[in-house]
Amino acid sequence: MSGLLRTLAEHRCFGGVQRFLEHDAHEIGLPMRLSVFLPPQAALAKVPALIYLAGLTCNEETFAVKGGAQRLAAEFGIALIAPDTSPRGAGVEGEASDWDFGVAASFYLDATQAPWAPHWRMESYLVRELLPLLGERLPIDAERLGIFGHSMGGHGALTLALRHPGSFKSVSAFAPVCAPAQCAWGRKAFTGYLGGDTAGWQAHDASRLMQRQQAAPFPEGILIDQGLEDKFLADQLHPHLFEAACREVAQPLTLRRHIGYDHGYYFVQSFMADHLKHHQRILFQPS
Ligand SMILES: N[C@@H](CCC(=O)N[C@@H](CS)C(=O)NCC(=O)O)C(=O)O
Repeated sequence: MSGLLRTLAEHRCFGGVQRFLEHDAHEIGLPMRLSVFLPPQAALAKVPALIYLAGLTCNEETFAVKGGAQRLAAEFGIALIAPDTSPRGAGVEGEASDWDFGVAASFYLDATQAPWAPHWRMESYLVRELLPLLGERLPIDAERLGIFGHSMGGHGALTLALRHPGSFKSVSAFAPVCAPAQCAWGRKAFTGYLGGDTAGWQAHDASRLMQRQQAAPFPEGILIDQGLEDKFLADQLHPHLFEAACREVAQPLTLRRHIGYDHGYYFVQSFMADHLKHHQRILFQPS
């Protein structure tokens, strides 16, 4: 039963609760883990939530331990949901041999190619299974969701927000992979999961997706932070391409480039408060 969320661990945190959960994910065909922070306000009424997608080599624990988001989320009354970064235990040969492909490197899409297609269905899992589950099983208002993420998870946040209009009211990213069809990480992942026909890749490339919009999809703005000492910036991330695509369709974008910051969680936690404020502003505005 995918609806049953089993509690693996629970910790009091800033007056709320940090939980680690597992459930049998129907779309994945395997158990999936996630972390859930519920602010104190969730004891009284349903609260809005942010979905956080982590990057390569991470899991459902990374954001909860290293992101530093709970204090402000408790103040604002926002829940934080961090799913795992891929299926685990599928038994695909070599699934954990590469750090940038396979386990912990799902790129948050549905694979069409063997041997990945049966289990690597992260997009369907997140959008069609997890989001409804949050509203049904947790004190979360599924009509008020935002999405954000880091690196591969920033790619996930931008592409899922653009591919599923209406599912997320707000979006932001830390050092996202902005044009995966044009970088080595993305080419490797897309070739393996989607096959060699690059035409099919474009629908999972945030810069291409943005270019194809008829009007600004997030008129309240998108926030992206990027460290200038990030060792992946030049070859993998390409924020300038997303910036150009946003300009073409008049999508408001705040892209901040920070001197001295690298790719890791010291950078992410340094700007976490600004991301929570960005989402809070949009999620709490009167409809
Ligand atoms: N293993 C890679 C780095 C992988 C990496 O930087 N992963 C990022 C996301 S793309 C991350 O958040 N890692 C976990 C951490 O920093 O705690 C390397 O040796 O260069």
